[in-house]
Amino acid sequence: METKKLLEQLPVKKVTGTLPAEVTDLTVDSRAVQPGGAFICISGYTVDGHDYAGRALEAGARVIIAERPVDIDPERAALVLVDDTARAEGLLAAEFYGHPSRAIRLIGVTGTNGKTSVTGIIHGILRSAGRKSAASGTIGFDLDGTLYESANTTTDAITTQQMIRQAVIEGCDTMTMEVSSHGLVEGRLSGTEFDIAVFTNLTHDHLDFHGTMDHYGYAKGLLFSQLGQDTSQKKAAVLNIDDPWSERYRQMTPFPVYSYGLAEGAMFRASGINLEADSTSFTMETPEGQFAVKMNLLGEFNVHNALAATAALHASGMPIGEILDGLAMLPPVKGRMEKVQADLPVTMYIDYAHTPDAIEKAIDSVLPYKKNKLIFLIGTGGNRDRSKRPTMAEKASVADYVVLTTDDPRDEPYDSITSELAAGMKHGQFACIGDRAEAVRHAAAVAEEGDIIIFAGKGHEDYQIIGRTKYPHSDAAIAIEELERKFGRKAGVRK
Ligand SMILES: CC(=O)N[C@H]1[C@@H](OP(=O)(O)OP(=O)(O)OC[C@H]2O[C@@H](n3ccc(=O)[nH]c3=O)[C@H](O)[C@@H]2O)O[C@H](CO)[C@@H](O)[C@@H]1O[C@H](C)C(=O)N[C@@H](C)C(=O)N[C@H](CCC(=O)O)C(=O)O
Ligand SMILES: Nc1ncnc2c1ncn2[C@@H]1O[C@H](COP(=O)(O)OP(=O)(O)OP(=O)(O)O)[C@@H](O)[C@H]1O
Repeated sequence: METKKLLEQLPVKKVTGTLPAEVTDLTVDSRAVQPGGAFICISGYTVDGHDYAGRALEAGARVIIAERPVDIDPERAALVLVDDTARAEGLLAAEFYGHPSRAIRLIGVTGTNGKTSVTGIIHGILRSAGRKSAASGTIGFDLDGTLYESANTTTDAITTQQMIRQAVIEGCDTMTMEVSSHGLVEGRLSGTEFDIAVFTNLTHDHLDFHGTMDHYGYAKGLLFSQLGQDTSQKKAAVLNIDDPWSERYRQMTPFPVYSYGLAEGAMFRASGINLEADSTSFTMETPEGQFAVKMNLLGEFNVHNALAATAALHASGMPIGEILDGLAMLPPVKGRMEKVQADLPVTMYIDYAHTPDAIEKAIDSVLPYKKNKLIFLIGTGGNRDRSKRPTMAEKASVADYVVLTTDDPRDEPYDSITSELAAGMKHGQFACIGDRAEAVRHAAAVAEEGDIIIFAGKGHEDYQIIGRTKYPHSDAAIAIEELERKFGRKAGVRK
């Protein structure tokens, strides 16, 4: 692409050396530089990209974009100085890839819990209606049914633009994207134009990064201000009426608000919720009338997620009848209150709860039909927000028996994680077992006929990160093996 046109996106402070007429590629990683490409220096949390400018030059970069002078030969590459390279990355990537977000309906989903679920529900309903759809987030990049791995929930700006462009090329009319607060604050979405912004909820998480709930809430709000002010465009905000932060987000955008929730006045409102072990049913009030809904998604929190997805799809022009037909057929979202399909006398669910609110919601979803003991296993990640640990255990205390363990311990000792969790326990019926495989085995071993076990924290993930290494791990497989041994019969796994 023409270098001059590319750089018109930025307030450039200074250029040293001669700019090439064209740049062939754009990257923030010196190890991925293509000959004739541009390298953007990002100062990260672990290293500073400015220190890699020399390597980028050796690899063939002809333009270096930086916040401060770096030691490169001006005969070999031009140095372009800007104020903020992280912001520049998004703007340059959008231009380089031809502003793909203008060519597709882009739905952004933000909030502490429910992003993956709402994204998956929207994507699943669109696909079941025969529409081409893409989705990105914690589970990866799903390009109309083909899944690609990705490093972050919200990927870096260049990858984001590449994914949206691929979705456009594939002929998708909609892409739904999980938008993390980290992604918003780090500028991974600058240059990305959303049509519909969805908010799920805001509760305690990531305070190691954001410091206070106010900063965290403000970060999520960036998605709504990023809808812009051009009201000639058809855009919308989808807000959870049951969460007080929605009122602030309403004030951040001039676009129409589609509200949803359980409270009176919601445009999409659920009532008469009935939670069962395999399904959930409720009545949905909508602008097109009342509908009886029965879905395979479990728990009251998934009623909220289904309302959010319905409101977003309706805002995009889809008739409600068609949305609800798709919702009725959807399988559970992977690893979100997903029932383990095994013929055993213990009911088991795999869930991704790793925040206090999600733990409370996961437990609430089984209480209406719990007859015997509820065993709840939770872990938490090492080297991440420690302040939430005692509150997580406090919420877990509603269960009859709790197993405290680790998710991805990373470099943190097992004991430090489990003892900080244990500090919040409200009763003595619990065990601390840092090794997750052993903890899962223990939860299964203490279960009796008719009990329910929720294995929380790993969800869809099929690995555990211990130190810097990823080890294969499956809560379901370990638990089934232990229960088969205990009850002396094969599980007859149904899927
Ligand atoms: C703390 C944080 O946000 N880190 C993100 C950040 O990494 P970093 O700052 O450590 O990057 P770095 O390694 O210091 O590198 C700095 C620069 O030098 C460059 N470099 C580095 C080495 C080299 O040889 N050459 C080179 O050019 C790198 O390409 C980079 O441009 O930038 C990377 C690229 O965008 C992200 O992948 C990375 O996310 C890490 C993996 C992470 O764990 N992030 C979490 C906190 C996060 O963002 N989570 C949210 C989800 C939250 C939720 O659950 O809701 C997410 O969106 O994933
Ligand atoms: N609307 C909701 N309200 C509260 N809890 C929820 C909601 N939706 C899901 N959860 C709980 O949070 C867990 C994670 O759900 P999900 O992956 O959809 O959220 P997320 O926002 O994508 O989380 P993460 O960013 O950590 O991936 C679920 O397993 C469930 O326990």
